[in-house]
Amino acid sequence: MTSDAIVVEHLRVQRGGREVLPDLSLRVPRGQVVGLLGPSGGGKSTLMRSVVGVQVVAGGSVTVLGEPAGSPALRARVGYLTQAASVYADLTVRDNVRYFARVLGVGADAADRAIAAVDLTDHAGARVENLSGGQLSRAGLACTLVGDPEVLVLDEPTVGLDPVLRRDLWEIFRGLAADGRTLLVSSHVMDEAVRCDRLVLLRAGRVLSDSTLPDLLSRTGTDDAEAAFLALVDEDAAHDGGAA
Ligand SMILES: Nc1ncnc2c1ncn2[C@@H]1O[C@H](COP(=O)(O)OP(=O)(O)OP(=O)(O)O)[C@@H](O)[C@H]1O
Repeated sequence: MTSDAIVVEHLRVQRGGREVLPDLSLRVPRGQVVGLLGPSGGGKSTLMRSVVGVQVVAGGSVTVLGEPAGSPALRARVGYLTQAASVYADLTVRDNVRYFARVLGVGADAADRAIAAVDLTDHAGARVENLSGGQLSRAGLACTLVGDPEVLVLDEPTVGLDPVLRRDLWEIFRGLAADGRTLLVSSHVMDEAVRCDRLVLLRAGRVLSDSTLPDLLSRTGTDDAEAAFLALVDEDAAHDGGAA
């Protein structure tokens, strides 16, 4: 069995008549937290959609836990948190998570475990519309966790949250990885790079870098992920200029 949870080979995706992922290859090792970083429009969401099998692809392959992305066998094994709110505002946290539990054919006890995993047990009876931003994020995450997935694909889960709430969520992510899960987490907050085992920097549909943060910093001679990213963008532009 491969040690990679996700294997993307020569993926090509077109959206709106444009090639947004021209030829993308990537491996996500099992049990790691891999950060997908880069500017808006770089293709992070498109790549994640391809990994969970909801994106029409023009070529290449995406394999998750040894199965083609989106295959029925992966339904409960892969959890996906989208940028759009995935919870019903007029239901309680518990009813939302139990709804997802029913969809996946797991019991109410699985819903309670997922709520506990995100530390929302005390708010399980609260209607979602009355939650704070951080609680709302955790409620969405609980829905994603209810099938006890081995792979979690989280699209900008910390967007709009203050630094304390972001840190709390990252502690949950690290705990999920410590339990053996694989997490692919997108963000455009570069300082979240320090929380990840590996970083994939994506720009204009291309992988500019795929390494650990220390390797990235030493390769670029920089002190933080943001400076490293800017150095890579400059290097890339110089390379394009040279090739022209
Ligand atoms: N529904 C769509 N129809 C057509 N083009 C789209 C659609 N969604 C995204 N795109 C285009 O695909 C490219 C990649 O977008 P994508 O959402 O994957 O980037 P992203 O890195 O996730 O950005 P963000 O950080 O803003 O979410 C962009 O050029 C975008 O304009």
